[in-house]
Amino acid sequence: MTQVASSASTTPAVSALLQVRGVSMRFGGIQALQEVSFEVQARSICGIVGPNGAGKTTLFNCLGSLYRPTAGEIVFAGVPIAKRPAHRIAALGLARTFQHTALFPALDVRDNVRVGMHSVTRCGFLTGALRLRRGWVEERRIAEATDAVLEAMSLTALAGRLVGELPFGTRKRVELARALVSRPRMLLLDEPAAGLNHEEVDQLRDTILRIRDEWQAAVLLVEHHMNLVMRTSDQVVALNFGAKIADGTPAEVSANEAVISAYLGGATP
Ligand SMILES: Nc1ncnc2c1ncn2[C@@H]1O[C@H](COP(=O)(O)OP(=O)(O)OP(=O)(O)O)[C@@H](O)[C@H]1O
Repeated sequence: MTQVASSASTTPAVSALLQVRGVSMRFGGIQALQEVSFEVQARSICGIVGPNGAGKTTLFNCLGSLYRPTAGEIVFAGVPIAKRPAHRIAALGLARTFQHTALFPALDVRDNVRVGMHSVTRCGFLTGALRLRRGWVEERRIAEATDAVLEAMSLTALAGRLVGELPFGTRKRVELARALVSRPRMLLLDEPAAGLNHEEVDQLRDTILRIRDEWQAAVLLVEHHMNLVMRTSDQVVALNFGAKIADGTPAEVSANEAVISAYLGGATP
């Protein structure tokens, strides 16, 4: 199995942003994940790949706190998160998108993006309603953050448009903007290329690279679009039958015999 190179012995050890340690998940008689371990560094892009049924979505849902692993631990920014509710994980700086967009079609683009600030805002309803100074300052902070992310995602001109009227590819961009507006330290993307055309996939690649380089966030993407994963990721983790079979650079993982065999259908559990 190919491993990501470890840092030189003279370099002080810096904990990875995300540490997945021996995570297993069982559904009745099905072992969907078997002791999966890997790490993702801050400001890096990690792709999770594997054939159908490999356990990618199950892993994603464990990271996003939709599932509680039957064994193992997930540590984000030094904090064990496997047993935390989703909103407390978002507050730590771990944001996610959904395979099928979960936007509000009857709200405009700006309001959909503003919703993404709820995990990091400090003012309650009363502060806003009474127009207290703290509420006003907070409102301005939200407006500035929203404007910045709309600009970065080339959505400023569409800010007032109802989301339900927009084409699918643009709605996906709105969803990314909503996940980014709170400036997360890591963004989990569930099949972001699903349903996009060739040109939109290229735009998505640029956006993911900018999320790392300009927004200084790590990205973990579960994706069937192998070309996108291999051209975008710093690190690729491959799963098959719920177990990790490779972990390394895109070049290392695409040359890995277990990975080639899994995609050709020759691997056994
Ligand atoms: N809620 C569930 N209940 C029972 N079995 C499940 C459940 N979710 C996933 N599984 C099983 O766990 C295994 C892993 O499925 P998972 O959806 O995580 O794989 P995947 O790699 O995302 O597949 P795909 O690429 O087809 O989406 C499969 O055998 C699947 O049938």
